Amino acid sequence: MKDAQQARVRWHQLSLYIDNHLHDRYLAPPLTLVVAALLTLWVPVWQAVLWAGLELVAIAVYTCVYLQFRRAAKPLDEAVWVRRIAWAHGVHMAMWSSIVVWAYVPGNLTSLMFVMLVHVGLISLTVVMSNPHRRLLMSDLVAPTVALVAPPLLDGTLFSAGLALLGIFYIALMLMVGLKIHASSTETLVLRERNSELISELEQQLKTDGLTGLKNRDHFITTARNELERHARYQQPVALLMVDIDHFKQINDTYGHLAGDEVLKAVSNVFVDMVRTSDCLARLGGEEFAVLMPQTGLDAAMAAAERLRMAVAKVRCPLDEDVVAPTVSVGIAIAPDGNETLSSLMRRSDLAMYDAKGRGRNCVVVAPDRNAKQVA
Ligand SMILES: Nc1nc2c(ncn2[C@@H]2O[C@H](COP(=O)(O)OP(=O)(O)OP(=O)(O)O)[C@@H](O)[C@H]2O)c(=O)[nH]1
Repeated sequence: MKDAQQARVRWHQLSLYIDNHLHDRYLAPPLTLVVAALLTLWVPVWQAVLWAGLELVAIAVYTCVYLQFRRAAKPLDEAVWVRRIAWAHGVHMAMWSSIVVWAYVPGNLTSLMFVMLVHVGLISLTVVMSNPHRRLLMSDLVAPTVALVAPPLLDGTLFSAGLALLGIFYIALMLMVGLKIHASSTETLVLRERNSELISELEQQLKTDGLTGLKNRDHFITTARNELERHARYQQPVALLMVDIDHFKQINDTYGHLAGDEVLKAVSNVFVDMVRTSDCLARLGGEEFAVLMPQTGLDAAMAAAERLRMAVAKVRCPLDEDVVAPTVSVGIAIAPDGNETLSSLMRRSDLAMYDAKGRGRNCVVVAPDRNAKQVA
């Protein structure tokens, strides 16, 4: 498993632990009051009140820690949070385990049963609620385990030794159950992580041209439409460059399709280097590329197209025994206020590109502006 994925899974486990235990804030206070009332059977009222008071403070403290964790959205400092949570919840577990000290009267069966019942319940709740995070499950179990096993051992009778043994079996069983649930929840979380990674990979692939790694036609159309709408709203100019490799069929026919692919990749790399990241560069198909340049007027578009053309002209592709020097023809169309449909802008820049082919290739031609074309 990759480190980042592992970290995300551990953070999810911590979040699940917190989600489970946040229910404590509703369950634990009334339970504390009931147990404190029962404690008065063995201790003076002030001691029961003191125990309840301390426990209510412990509940308030760990609830605050949990709520703070909820606000810490990033899986940074995971170890710090595990420590913090272990301390905050550990105090609460220690308080419940201290019931032994308050309520256990050696030789008194009712008191023994009370102490054991409290801790059997505590251990099963811990296993159910703490298992999403294995380290916290382990640390949560320590205090109640000692408290479940210690009182019968303190008695020193055979009956109590049997009870202690039963307690140890019970804890071992619960621990196994807890670890099994932990393992299956970890598997689920790993699968969930892998799923979301695959979905984002798939989304990326859907936008990308497999051969060149540039954006594909579909992505270009969607992005370019949005850009045009945005520029029409702010009345800003947009330029579209249509770029086509010259005599590409000849390269394919002479050196083969795979060699042609190498030329396509080499030319694409030049585009990637030359085009600004704010521009939308895509391979529309075959040997045709498009660059949509936001907030770009005619002069800047012509300069960019010329730079692109010259950079491609410098490319040398060693194929078989030969060296191929590809060139491109570029057509430019400008929507001065962004107010033009994408299909009209593409058609105009396409015509300009074909015009460049007609003028001998390896050159840049600007499409007449839309109004001039309508008049003609
Ligand atoms: N190697 C390779 N060739 C492709 C790919 N897609 C399209 N082609 C080829 O690109 C060639 C395009 O040829 P044409 O449209 O005649 O254009 P051209 O030879 O570049 O001629 P001009 O555009 O007029 O300069 C065809 O032979 C297609 O088979 C591809 O992904 N890889």
